[in-house]
Amino acid sequence: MKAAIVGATGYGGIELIRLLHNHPDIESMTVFSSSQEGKQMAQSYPHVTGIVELTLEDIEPQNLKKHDVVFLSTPPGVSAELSAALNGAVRVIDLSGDLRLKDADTYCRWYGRESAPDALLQEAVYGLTEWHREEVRTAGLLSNPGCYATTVLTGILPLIQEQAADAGNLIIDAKSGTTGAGRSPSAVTHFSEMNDNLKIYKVNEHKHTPEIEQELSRFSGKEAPVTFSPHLVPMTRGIMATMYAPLPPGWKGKDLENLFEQCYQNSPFVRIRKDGALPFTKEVYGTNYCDIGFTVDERTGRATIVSVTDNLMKGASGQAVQNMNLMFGFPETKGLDYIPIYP
Ligand SMILES: NC(=O)C1=CN([C@@H]2O[C@H](COP(=O)(O)OP(=O)(O)OC[C@H]3O[C@@H](n4cnc5c(N)ncnc54)[C@H](OP(=O)(O)O)[C@@H]3O)[C@@H](O)[C@H]2O)C=CC1
Ligand SMILES: CC(=O)N[C@@H](CCC(=O)OP(=O)(O)O)C(=O)O
Repeated sequence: MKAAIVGATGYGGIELIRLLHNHPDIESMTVFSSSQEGKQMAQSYPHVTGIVELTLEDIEPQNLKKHDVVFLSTPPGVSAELSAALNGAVRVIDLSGDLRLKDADTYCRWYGRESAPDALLQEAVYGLTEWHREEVRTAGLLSNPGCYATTVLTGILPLIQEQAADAGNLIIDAKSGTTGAGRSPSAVTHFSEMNDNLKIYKVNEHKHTPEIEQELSRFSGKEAPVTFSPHLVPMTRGIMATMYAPLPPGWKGKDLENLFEQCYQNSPFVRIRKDGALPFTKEVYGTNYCDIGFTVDERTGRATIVSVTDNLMKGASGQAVQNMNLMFGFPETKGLDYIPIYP
């Protein structure tokens, strides 16, 4: 299979190269850039020297269409434009937020820009793999979920689907490593601002809020306004989402464990901790796993649910390859079967 990666010089792009290089069914990759055409990938990323010999090409839709699959690891706005130019001619997996929200007005409000054409928004399949497998298999245009949204939804949807937690009454506290903000340095993420620091940002204003709410509504059948507080932590990769939810009377930790085990029994990338153990970000580092644990406070009747991912893997490129596997009829885990880097 021939794969094209647009935005190959970004963090999502270089992670796709790492994964596709090791994927048995990828016979070739072509990499595209809007600013570094003609350069070798190893000039941008010396760690791939001697392993990946790829020259960056100018972005040209006619060239992109010659591939079996095109990954768009490009900023919002760019993805919408390229998806429109490619749609129908080649299968597209978009890592940006451009096609995640079904409602164009909601996109405009949260992203502060015009949305993609409504027909594209309706056509795009939301690729939270474990919850949309059948639609993913036949998708022509796949919208890969956001990193926070993936981590939160994987951790809470079993309770929402079971109506054991109220989708209208969730509090979500999440922390992300700085690669979540992409490769371009900024005053927010550069070392002296971020080292020795813990930052809370975009409280109640983060663009993953409507994405989370859309999916909670889809699985609960009701409005689901959430309180979402994202934080930046001084680490490279990883997201931890901690969620607080009142449970039905009498529910204990074992009930959650049984529910989650059953829900994800056929989901190789979701691992459930037992007996109140909680996961850490390092336990999924460099892999496509989402690890989930919980405790129930019988005194308050509330559950604390903890979900961790690697933002560049299950939160972005890993899940994109997982979706590609389903779209092209490969086993879901193909090319993603890594043990986390530990310690
Ligand atoms: N980082 C993360 O954890 C996650 C990121 N995402 C999303 O994935 C996408 C890529 O993110 P990430 O790799 O982190 O971001 P980066 O900023 O690291 O990379 C984005 C890439 O987009 C390319 N680009 C910029 N402007 C244009 C343009 N006008 N036309 C075409 N390409 C352009 C750039 O490459 P060049 O200049 O070479 O063209 C750049 O390398 C974004 O939409 C992001 O929101 C989603 C989930 C998680
Ligand atoms: C740490 C950090 O800055 N994270 C990014 C989210 C990254 C991401 O996945 O967002 P999209 O794919 O929706 O662009 C942020 O908070 O804006």
